[in-house]
Amino acid sequence: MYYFIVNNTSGGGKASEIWNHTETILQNKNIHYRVFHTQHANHGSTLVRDIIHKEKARAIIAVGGDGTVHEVINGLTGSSIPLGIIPAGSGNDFCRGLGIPMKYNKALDRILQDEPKLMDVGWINGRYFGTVAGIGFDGQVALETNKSSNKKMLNLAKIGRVSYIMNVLKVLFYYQPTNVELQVDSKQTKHKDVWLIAIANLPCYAGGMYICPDARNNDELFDICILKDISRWKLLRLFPSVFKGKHINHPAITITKGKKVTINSNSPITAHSDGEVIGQTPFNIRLEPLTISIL
Ligand SMILES: Nc1ncnc2c1ncn2[C@@H]1O[C@H](COP(=O)(O)OP(=O)(O)OP(=O)(O)O)[C@@H](O)[C@H]1O
Repeated sequence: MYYFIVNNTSGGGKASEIWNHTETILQNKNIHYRVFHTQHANHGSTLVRDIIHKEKARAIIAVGGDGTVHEVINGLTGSSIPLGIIPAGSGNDFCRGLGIPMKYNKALDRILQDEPKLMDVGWINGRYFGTVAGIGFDGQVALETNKSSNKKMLNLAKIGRVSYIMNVLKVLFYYQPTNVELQVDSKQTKHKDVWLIAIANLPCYAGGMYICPDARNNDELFDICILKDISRWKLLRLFPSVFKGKHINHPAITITKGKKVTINSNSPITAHSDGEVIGQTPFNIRLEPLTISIL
């Protein structure tokens, strides 16, 4: 039996339509499935834990965006049941980073081929993540984006990325870089005027920003991007290059790799993981190698 977790609110509501089309294909192919619709934030994790506890699932499939996949992963970690994804959000960076087709019928075909592969996941302050944890500037952008009332409207107009970029510009105007103490594995360093630290398991976030273009989901390492010591105006000019991952050669960027990261700052800074806001410094982050089986 395949279990589907559908977040009808993902992609400004388009997930519901995508689910209807997917369900038609499942019925035409005579595939046994059950569906659960999330009723509120974090419900996805609870539903998955219940399924694992009571049922013998062949796979659990998230139908939604990165926030929905994030919740499903947090319910699924520790189990060997494979995860499938039907992209139906506004960002869909899990699918972009894993090479899962963006069209629901092709994504379903891939799930039904039944060829799971193991992937690494990250852990930050008690929560698992699959794409990127962003600390500092982009944690603040996630905070603004999640509370902005224009997101749903722009999603419906199929220009959800605009909402994110508008918030990048807003935060760029007021954000104050901070001093940060960083430990990567056994190496401790201090950094002044840090804008952001991104800890990446997959190369992109925020709807196709390739913050760590060389990150791989099964290399048992995080790629870590540190952006510091740059003026607001230079950062504004650098920003467009992140969509192609071309920012990495800029002198304000340092890229390193590691499995275990701790971050402390002189004033509290916010983080997101998979686009979901998770709190403020200090952060303890570690890689859980080859933990989730992905279809
Ligand atoms: N029934 C519900 N009502 C309101 N919010 C919900 C419900 N079910 C889940 N959520 C929340 O919806 C949020 C957004 O979901 P999701 O990330 O899947 O969509 P998205 O933001 O459109 O896509 P993306 O993250 O890829 O940009 C998640 O934080 C999740 O906790």
